[in-house]
Amino acid sequence: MKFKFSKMHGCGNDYVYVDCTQQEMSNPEAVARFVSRYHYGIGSDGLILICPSEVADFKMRMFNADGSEGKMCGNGIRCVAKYVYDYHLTDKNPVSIETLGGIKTIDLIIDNGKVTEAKVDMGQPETRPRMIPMITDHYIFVDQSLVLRETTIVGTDNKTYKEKFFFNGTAVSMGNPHFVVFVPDVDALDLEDLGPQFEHHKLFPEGVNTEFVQIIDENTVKFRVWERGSGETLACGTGACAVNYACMKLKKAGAMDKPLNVQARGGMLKVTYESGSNHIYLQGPAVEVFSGEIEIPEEALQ
Ligand SMILES: N[C@H](CCC[C@H](N)C(=O)O)C(=O)O
Repeated sequence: MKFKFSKMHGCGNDYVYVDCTQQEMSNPEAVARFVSRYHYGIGSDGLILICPSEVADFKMRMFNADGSEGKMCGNGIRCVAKYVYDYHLTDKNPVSIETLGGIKTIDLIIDNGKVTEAKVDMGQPETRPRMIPMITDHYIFVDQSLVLRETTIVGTDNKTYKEKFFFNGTAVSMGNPHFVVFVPDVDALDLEDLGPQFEHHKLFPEGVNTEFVQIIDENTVKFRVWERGSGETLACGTGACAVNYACMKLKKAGAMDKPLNVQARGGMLKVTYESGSNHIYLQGPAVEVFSGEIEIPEEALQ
């Protein structure tokens, strides 16, 4: 299988983008696994297909580096909007894009005929556990403890005690599931160890993306993210929106109708929670790094 692609990123959250408006791609799960590998493929956080849509201008399908399909991608959708405009698949602005997490509208910021930034209406945060999905009796899961491990220890009084290793966090869906945890210092965390314990936690039947957030000041927060299916990435757009929701809900930072600076490892995202509509808006860069053609070996598609 041979196809043309473009390598793009939003704040370092990078995907391989393929125009599927003219022809379908078979086995995108295997293609995602192949292209994502740095040493043997192209190197990316996953694969994004730009497809025709019956209900919007285009449809986005996103696949994580492990081949699993995600429902929404806030950094990816900005790059899709840039792709369809820059490659003249449309001249619409705003452009609408269908995802498994709903139809999103994107305003393009254009400089010298090319899209440099995009602002996405990410819709309303979904907090009903059933819809995230999360298994819990709580009506909403805000600043509640999630136990990662439980061990039994024997005290100096020779009695046994249960010791719980837990983090408090807030669960929310932005079209895909997120868990937001506030910590004093994001750089001190061992994400390779912690991330998978959240991702595969039994309370999240479909896995979860986890954001670890440090408050800088009332308008700025810094975060690291462990993405379901891809591991630590340099940024996550839906994650930045989940962070904004948790910051507002717990009154940690941000204010309605005022952009919150959400600093990811790979760049800055601006997230605004609008009071009138209750929608969250995500603004940030969309960058094309290079384009090319790749042939996927037959054995990689088995
Ligand atoms: N990086 C993406 C989210 C990918 C989510 C994916 N890991 C999943 O939900 O399976 C973003 O910018 O929103």
